[in-house]
Amino acid sequence: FNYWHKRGFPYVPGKIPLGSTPTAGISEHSCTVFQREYEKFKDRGPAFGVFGMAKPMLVPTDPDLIREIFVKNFEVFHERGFNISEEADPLSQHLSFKNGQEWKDLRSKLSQVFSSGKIKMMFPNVMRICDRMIDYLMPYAEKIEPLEMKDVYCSFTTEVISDCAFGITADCLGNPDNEFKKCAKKIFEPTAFEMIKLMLIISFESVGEFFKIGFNGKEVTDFIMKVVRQTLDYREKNNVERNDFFQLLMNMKKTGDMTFNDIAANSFVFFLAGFETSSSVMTFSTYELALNQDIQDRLRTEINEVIAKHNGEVTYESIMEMKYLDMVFNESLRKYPVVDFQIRQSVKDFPIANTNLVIPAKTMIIVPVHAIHNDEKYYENPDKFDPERFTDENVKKRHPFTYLPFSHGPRTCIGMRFGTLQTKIGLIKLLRNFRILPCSKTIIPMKFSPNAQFQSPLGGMWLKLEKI
Ligand code: HEM
Repeated sequence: FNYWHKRGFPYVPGKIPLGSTPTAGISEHSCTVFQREYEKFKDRGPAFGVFGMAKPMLVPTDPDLIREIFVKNFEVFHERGFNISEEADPLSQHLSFKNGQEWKDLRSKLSQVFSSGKIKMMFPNVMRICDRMIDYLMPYAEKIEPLEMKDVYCSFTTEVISDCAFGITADCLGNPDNEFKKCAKKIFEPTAFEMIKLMLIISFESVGEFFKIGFNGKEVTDFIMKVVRQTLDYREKNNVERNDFFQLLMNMKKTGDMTFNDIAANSFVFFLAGFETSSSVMTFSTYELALNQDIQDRLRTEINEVIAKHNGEVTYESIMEMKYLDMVFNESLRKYPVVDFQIRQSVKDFPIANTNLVIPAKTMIIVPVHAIHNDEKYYENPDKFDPERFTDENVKKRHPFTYLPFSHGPRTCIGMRFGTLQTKIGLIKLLRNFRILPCSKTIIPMKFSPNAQFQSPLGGMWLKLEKI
């Protein structure tokens, strides 16, 4: 616990056994803890130290240093620092956990999967599933009955990603026993025991390696492997071709660029990274729209006007024209970035310019995205939901590294376009059909569920819909 003192960085003192953020993930969400510490340290240098259990980690607070990490010195900070063996956890051999040349090769192969042409191909699938969500919601809206909307959005995005990443029609809406939903719950709502296991793997890599502990439990691994095996066999035997991510991965298998395990791990990461993030953006956007009816009215007017210009059809091109929708989407991710911190690891010592400080090799870097997005210095009155922060003029006035919902640089979110599209389709269809209202169970102000991996409202998101 003298580690940061010896290296001249200010730091949050650590204690055995949980280090310097003992409440994170247990009684408070990590974003609350990091925001509190960030506020104490942001004016005391470009970064401060913390201890995750006994592991020293560094939290950069200066946007210029964050730019160095994400972009200018990417070769020093390209790793995430998770080294889980294939034997311990075959599903963790995906893009997000790969390092070095392996990551570079895989990223370049998978980038084709997320080109705008490929995403346009999947547009009809997303629209069809979104229509199912609207049909499901209609009877509730007719009675203006309160509804837990996070679960509805999760079902929508799980159906989309099961369709696009596994080619499977998952019947999730109103069906809590659906296997994909159960699998998702296991991953994103870990028990206290699973939380401690995760912290152990991150803090004591060698212990994880020695005991062959992986991120994913047997149940999740068996389920995903079974789904991938069945889909692959069915499509190969019946020569089925579809417009989805799975097809693109299968095509790479045919040319020898992917193995079965690669397909399983990468379909899994699309599932993992794809449904919870987008459904959370829908959750927080509709919460703010319910509380800010003037913004909701303006957004609905824009949506209806643009769609009228496109002969009443929601098309890919019409969505690209909706400027205010983009501002609302960006402001939702500003106030609630969902992935509230981002991780990097240094591969060698890195001297910080204009200081005597050196980031040692193998340091895990925690970029405190939620704290930066809610810093008064960059966003005046940060608790206010204000899409005007995202006019072209206002964006130009800010340091670009104070807005990081998808990160920046070569390791930015590969699914950004797809995630944005499915979220916007969801919002457009909701606003065309319903007025979104708060109800007696809506949490005001927002409280985050302590043990959720990403930001998630405590007790779910209760809202009312009124048919238009
Ligand atoms: C609005 C929705 C989404 C948000 C807010 C989001 C956010 C992020 C963030 C913050 C990262 C980490 C970037 C970094 O550390 O530099 C990331 C990485 C990633 N995301 Fe997303 N994401 C979203 C949707 C998606 C979707 C739909 C997919 C796939 C279908 C996806 C796949 C990935 C993958 C594979 C990575 C790892 C990239 C790499 O390491 O090269 N994401 N995402």
